Amino acid sequence: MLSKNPVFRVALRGETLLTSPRWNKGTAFTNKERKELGLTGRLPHRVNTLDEQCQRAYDQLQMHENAIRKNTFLQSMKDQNWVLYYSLISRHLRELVPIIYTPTEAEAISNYSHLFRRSEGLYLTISDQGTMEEDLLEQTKGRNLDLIVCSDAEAILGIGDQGVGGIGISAAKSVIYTLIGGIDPHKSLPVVLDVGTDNEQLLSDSLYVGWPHKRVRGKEYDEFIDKFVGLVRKHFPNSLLHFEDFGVKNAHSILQRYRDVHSVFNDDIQGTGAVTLACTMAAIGVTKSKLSDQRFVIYGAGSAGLGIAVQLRDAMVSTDNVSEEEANRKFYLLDKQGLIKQSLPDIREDLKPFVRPDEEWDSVARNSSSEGGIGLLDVVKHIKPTVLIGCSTHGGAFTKEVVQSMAEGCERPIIFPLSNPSNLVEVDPRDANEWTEGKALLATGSPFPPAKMPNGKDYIIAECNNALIYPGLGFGSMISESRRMTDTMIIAGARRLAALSPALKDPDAALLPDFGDAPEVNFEVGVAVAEQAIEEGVASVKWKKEEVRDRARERVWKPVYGEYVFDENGQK
Ligand SMILES: NC(=O)C1=CN([C@@H]2O[C@H](COP(=O)(O)OP(=O)(O)OC[C@H]3O[C@@H](n4cnc5c(N)ncnc54)[C@H](O)[C@@H]3O)[C@@H](O)[C@H]2O)C=CC1
Ligand SMILES: CC(=O)C(=O)O
Ligand SMILES: [Mg+2]
Repeated sequence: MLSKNPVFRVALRGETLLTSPRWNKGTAFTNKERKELGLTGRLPHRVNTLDEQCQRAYDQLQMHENAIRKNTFLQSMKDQNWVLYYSLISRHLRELVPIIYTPTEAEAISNYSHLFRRSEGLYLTISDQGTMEEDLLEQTKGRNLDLIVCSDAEAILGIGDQGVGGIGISAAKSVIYTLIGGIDPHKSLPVVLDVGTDNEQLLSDSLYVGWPHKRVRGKEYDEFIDKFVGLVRKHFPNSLLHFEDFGVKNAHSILQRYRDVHSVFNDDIQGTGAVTLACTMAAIGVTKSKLSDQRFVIYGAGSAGLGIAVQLRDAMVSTDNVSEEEANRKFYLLDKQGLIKQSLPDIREDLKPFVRPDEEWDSVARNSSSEGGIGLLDVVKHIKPTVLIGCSTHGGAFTKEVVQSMAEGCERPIIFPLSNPSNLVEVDPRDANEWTEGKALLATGSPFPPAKMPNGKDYIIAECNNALIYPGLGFGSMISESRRMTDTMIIAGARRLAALSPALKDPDAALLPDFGDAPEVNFEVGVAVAEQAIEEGVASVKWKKEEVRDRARERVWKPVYGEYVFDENGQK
């Protein structure tokens, strides 16, 4: 009879097998494998199923009373046994993703040097760059990588510069690719680009494990990045290179520099833009309006704010038949100095399309209550936005007055406070719901409990986090072996996600699918992206569009144990 599990020829035995997280099965090694692979005396008698192991691991997890301890426990499980780790989290996705990703991972990263137990991924330090190529090859040892996730850790989630701790975000994002996008973890690599840190607390911490030096900037930084990208292109020409949590200036310029020469993706710009576009499309489905009918206020004009504005603008141009200039005028961006208008000094180049003319604000400036620039409340009162998006890291910025002023100006205000982790959210969605008597259409970046509608029903707060889309964008690009990640591929993914919104069927339902359904949703996103890549000719595979779904299904990595046969020329 044929075995339903895959058969692997492995070149490891005994202790080396048990200490390889990729191959280790712990008590699930069968008696036959134990004999053949030198494990009989190394394991207790009883053979467990994966279900039993998951049950035991889940019980052990529950013994840890707080989220950060659970995070550490899961991290150590990842170091021991990948199948068990991914299988456990897949079975409890909604409960455990917040433990390994936002919000808990932010705490783990900010304490990285103190919680440090074991290295993972690749640490590339600017001061040791002479060995960069050897280090990359040593760490990847003949593996053919599909995915590289890197961060220089200048703007981790909303908690700023975290130096070498940034490996934690690269690793967490890679894990999400596997859990939700079905990417084989053996084919992905998390990387931290340690160029120093401007975080004084880290610099003065004697236990800090990164390079204790001020952040290197300018030409030296650019050359370091260039060298890294060059090596990725040389050794992994077909990989997707994912950039995460870079400071806004570098994020934008790196994306522009490499997007035409390699398949690169900036998650904070493009992933956040895509998920927010999908969420906005779902919300305007409820309000039965068009993108071009909206007035958008975006509070926080960093990587996420810029990415959201560009994505919404581009989608508006392509669907509503408006010019780019006309579409730009629908946006009001604010940053620390208030509304971004002409007379502000040092406006970043990438924000220029969205700068408001001064004269539009002269009367407001004269009567403004806020000092200096034009503040959020003034903007809301003056332009009566229909959509208010927060990506500022300024917790509580959407005050009751702001939210209620917005609700006075439109029937169903669309409010997305997207800053992570949860304590930095611009408004607790339950407050926004209460202050608008259940009228606001809401989504947040980190998970929140449901709000109560005036009729007593729960209103589920959609999680508008790029993790709901980037795994599918990446999967689609990888399976189609795309040479580039194009804007149209990203928009195709966002449209597919929007089409799966529960709010399309029930206006009181969540704007985006539940995170528990993220794997199925991202599979659909991946199919849409690959189809688009084939249609526009950037895919290297020679499939017909109709084949994509079946081919994609074959490529999904699943956490199940295979059957092992020893072969000294086998896999390691
Ligand atoms: N939900 C999601 O999927 C995502 C959420 N985010 C969150 O958005 C926030 C920003 O992330 P990035 O754009 O990557 O960071 P960033 O550092 O590039 O941008 C933050 C921007 O907010 C501005 N800002 C800071 N304080 C402000 C204030 N008081 N008022 C107005 N603007 C202020 C900063 O000057 C900066 O331009 C973070 O909390 C991050 O976790 C980011 C990416 C995805
Ligand atoms: C979700 C994400 O990428 C961020 O908060 O930076
Ligand atoms: Mg990010």
